[in-house]
Amino acid sequence: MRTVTISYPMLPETVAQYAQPQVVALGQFDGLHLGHASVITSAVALAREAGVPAAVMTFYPHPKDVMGKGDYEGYLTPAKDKQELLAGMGVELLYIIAFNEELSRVSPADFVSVMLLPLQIVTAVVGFDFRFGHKGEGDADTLSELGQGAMKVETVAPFLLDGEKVSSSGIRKSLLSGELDKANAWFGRCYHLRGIVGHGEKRGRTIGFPTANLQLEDRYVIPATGVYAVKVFYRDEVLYGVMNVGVKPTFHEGVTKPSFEIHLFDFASDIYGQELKVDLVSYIRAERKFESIDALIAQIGADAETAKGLLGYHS
Ligand SMILES: Cc1cc2nc3c(=O)[nH]c(=O)nc-3n(C[C@H](O)[C@H](O)[C@H](O)COP(=O)(O)O)c2cc1C
Ligand SMILES: Nc1ncnc2c1ncn2[C@@H]1O[C@H](COP(=O)(O)OP(=O)(O)OP(=O)(O)O)[C@@H](O)[C@H]1O
Repeated sequence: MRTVTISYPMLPETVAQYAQPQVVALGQFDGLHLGHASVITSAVALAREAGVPAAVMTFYPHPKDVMGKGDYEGYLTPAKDKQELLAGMGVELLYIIAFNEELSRVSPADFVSVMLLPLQIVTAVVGFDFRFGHKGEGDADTLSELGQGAMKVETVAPFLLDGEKVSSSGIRKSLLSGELDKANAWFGRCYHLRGIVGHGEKRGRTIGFPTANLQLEDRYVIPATGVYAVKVFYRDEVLYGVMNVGVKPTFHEGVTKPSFEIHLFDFASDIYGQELKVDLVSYIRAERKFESIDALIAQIGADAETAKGLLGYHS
């Protein structure tokens, strides 16, 4: 898959390079959950039928990141994750439109005439509640009218689970409240974080549970603090473990920035500086302050056993 970053207005060179009959799915797509997947797989299927490339057009940074007041809580799928997941869905081209204040003021008509029609999009695929242009004034009907017959518009019906519309905002809420099972069901996979193993306080090894301290690579949505059963991808190995997302109240007061500490089962290699992709499989419990280090150690031992059971892991 090829990734192309485009600013508004699109340059003639970009048009010259990328204009070709193509099917494009449009949207923010943060999270690439089952709702997004239904839009994107429709686009890929239409593209295959027409014998043209399948593309996705999205925006970065997230409009809420640009338009909010600096309180944006992060991404479910930062750029690297989005690229990997879209490539896996059969998407051939990813257009990332640079989102800024200027773009937020572009009208639906200008967006279509400057950013879409020059690319020769034969079909634009959007979800039933897609909005675009200044203040979200445009919807699928507007897109179709502005396409002037040159660009067809396909609208995908809502993807529901248990009667609820699967959405990025719903997933964010679930992750923040510890409802990982619901978030994972809506993703259709496990939520994951990517990071580099850095140095922690080096206390873990002294209490019998050495931990890899994950320094997140990107501005991820931080899930609820607490203990998680995790599946870890390290180079071409799959490892299993238990992760604490937390501020370690047993040892510290007033810390607000959580750390991500993973105790990997039956693993003793030096992995400082290495990249890990960590799948959050199950939420086990909330973090708490222990009265003694022995009580914490006993609890971590119990957490590890719980995680092994949940992951189906045997030494
Ligand atoms: C599975 C697991 C559960 C943990 N639960 C808690 C907890 O509930 N409360 C707490 O204060 N610290 C908890 N910790 C954090 C430990 O305090 C921490 O791993 C230890 O202090 C080592 O930190 P270091 O690697 O930064 O040296 C947990 C750690 C792990 C691996
Ligand atoms: N559950 C769904 N079913 C069908 N289409 C969807 C669904 N969720 C999103 N889409 C479509 O996918 C595209 C991207 O949408 P967007 O990223 O805004 O989705 P969202 O998950 O609803 O986000 P948010 O919760 O932040 O509003 C849009 O075209 C949208 O209509």
